[in-house]
Amino acid sequence: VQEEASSLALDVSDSLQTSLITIFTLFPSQSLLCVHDAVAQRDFEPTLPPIPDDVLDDEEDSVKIVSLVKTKEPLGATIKRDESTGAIVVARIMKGGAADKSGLIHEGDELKEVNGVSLEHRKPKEILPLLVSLTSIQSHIKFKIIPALCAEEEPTDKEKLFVRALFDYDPSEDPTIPCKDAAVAFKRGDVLQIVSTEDDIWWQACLVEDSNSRAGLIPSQATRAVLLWFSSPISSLFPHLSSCFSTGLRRSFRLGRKTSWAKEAARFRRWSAGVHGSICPPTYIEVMRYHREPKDRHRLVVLVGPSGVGVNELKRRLLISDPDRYGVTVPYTTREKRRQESEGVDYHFVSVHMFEELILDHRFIEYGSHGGHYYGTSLDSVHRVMAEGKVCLLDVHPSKIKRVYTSEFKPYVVFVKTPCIEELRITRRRVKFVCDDEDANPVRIFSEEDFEDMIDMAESMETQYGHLFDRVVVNGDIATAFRALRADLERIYEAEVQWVPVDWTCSSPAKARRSCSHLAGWI
Ligand SMILES: Nc1ncnc2c1ncn2[C@@H]1O[C@H](COP(=O)(O)OP(=O)(O)OP(=O)(O)O)[C@@H](O)[C@H]1O
Repeated sequence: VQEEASSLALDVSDSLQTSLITIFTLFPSQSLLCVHDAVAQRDFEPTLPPIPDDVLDDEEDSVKIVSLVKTKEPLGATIKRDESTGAIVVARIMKGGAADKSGLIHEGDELKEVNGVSLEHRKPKEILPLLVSLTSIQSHIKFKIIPALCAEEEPTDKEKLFVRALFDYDPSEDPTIPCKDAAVAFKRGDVLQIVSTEDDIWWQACLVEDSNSRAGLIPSQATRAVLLWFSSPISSLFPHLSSCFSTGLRRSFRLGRKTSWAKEAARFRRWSAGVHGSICPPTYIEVMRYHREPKDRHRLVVLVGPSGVGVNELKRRLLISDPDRYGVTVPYTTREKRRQESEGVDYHFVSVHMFEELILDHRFIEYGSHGGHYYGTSLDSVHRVMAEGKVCLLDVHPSKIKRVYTSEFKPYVVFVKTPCIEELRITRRRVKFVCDDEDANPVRIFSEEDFEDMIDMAESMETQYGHLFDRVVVNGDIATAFRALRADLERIYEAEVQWVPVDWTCSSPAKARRSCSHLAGWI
């Protein structure tokens, strides 16, 4: 059986071999195999031309080259001439058309060139035949485009999140920043637009007043708060926490995934108002543009500084320089009127009983007693100056700023700072001042101790209340300090748009009071 089977197998194989040879040597089969090989070797991926070298030579870096392989399908876009610029722009993209499916061409895109032919100074009706003629001889259409600003991505001012920095930040001195080159340096008072708070540790922001500023990393509110804590003396008691924190910084760093603007703003507001509530340290304050209407009152100008630094001197010079523009409050006192004094000009002279009534009514911004008499500055007296259409100059202790930190007064706070001790010695060498100490000579000159006290007081005021200061004027040479202050106040007086805490722009006073409440802890 075995022998028969093997001879049968040989016979079958011989006859198969013969049949196959016959089949494959036939002409149609050979052609079929040749076609198969040709098709198998062919690359059906479209070959796009290389991007020309000169493409970015004369254009801003937002130029885009879009190359589409030509098919029978129409492009599915209409074009128009932008009347203001004369540019040819994409007017409409038809749903499902080639342009739409490519996802590379959008409404509002400016068309600069098609297949190397400039579209400048051409009319739309010239461009359509040009497109047809160009694409009839080439297998692809290559557009040079300036992409339109995406309307969806350009939020309104109300949706954007702006903050004022309450501290200086220099990335070159920050050992925790993951990439110094990707960071944004800023100074206290700078306004930043926050573009991402996605990362809890490093936010992304750009400086608003610097048109060249690109978004970069800044410490988040939480990071700044923690760094403040670690730089405080108490942190040295917990060294292990410090190292945990810096490791955490690096681990969780990631460059921003974009979320919507509204989400960013909401996230920030949760930070400011809720999660960190009243213990929020001075890091950033949310601000908004305030457009002053001609009918609006002028902002209250609050001057603060250590006693003796020259707040009254600067106030006096401002009043003399423009008495129609500036006004000062008339204080209340319980002391007797002197012969040369007038009621309502030098003081409001009131009885002790009346003064105490005013205290109980919370009518004073600041009050105290001296030489057995009460003295105080009331909110009403500020109203009176503002109602005259003047800029009210108020000097109070910085701890009292919170009394006027409302949308009603919109205070502009100027800190009058001491210069270095050498400059104090030079500028105040011959200055005589009235001393409150009744045992001493009432008029005396500054001592070394006065200078040191003044500098210490200035430092502690800046540490404690610096986040409330809109401007710092160093009072070394009085003429220079006065010029700087006057120029700054003129700028504020004339500016139509100013940055103010967002709570001050709330329309309803009740809402403003509610939304300002979280500030109470850090004013
Ligand atoms: N830059 C300056 N150079 C020289 N003298 C100055 C300068 N600034 C102020 N003075 C003088 O120093 C004295 C104290 O100034 P001023 O009364 O304005 O201080 P102050 O800050 O208002 O203090 P206080 O609140 O205690 O009155 C005044 O005689 C003033 O003329």
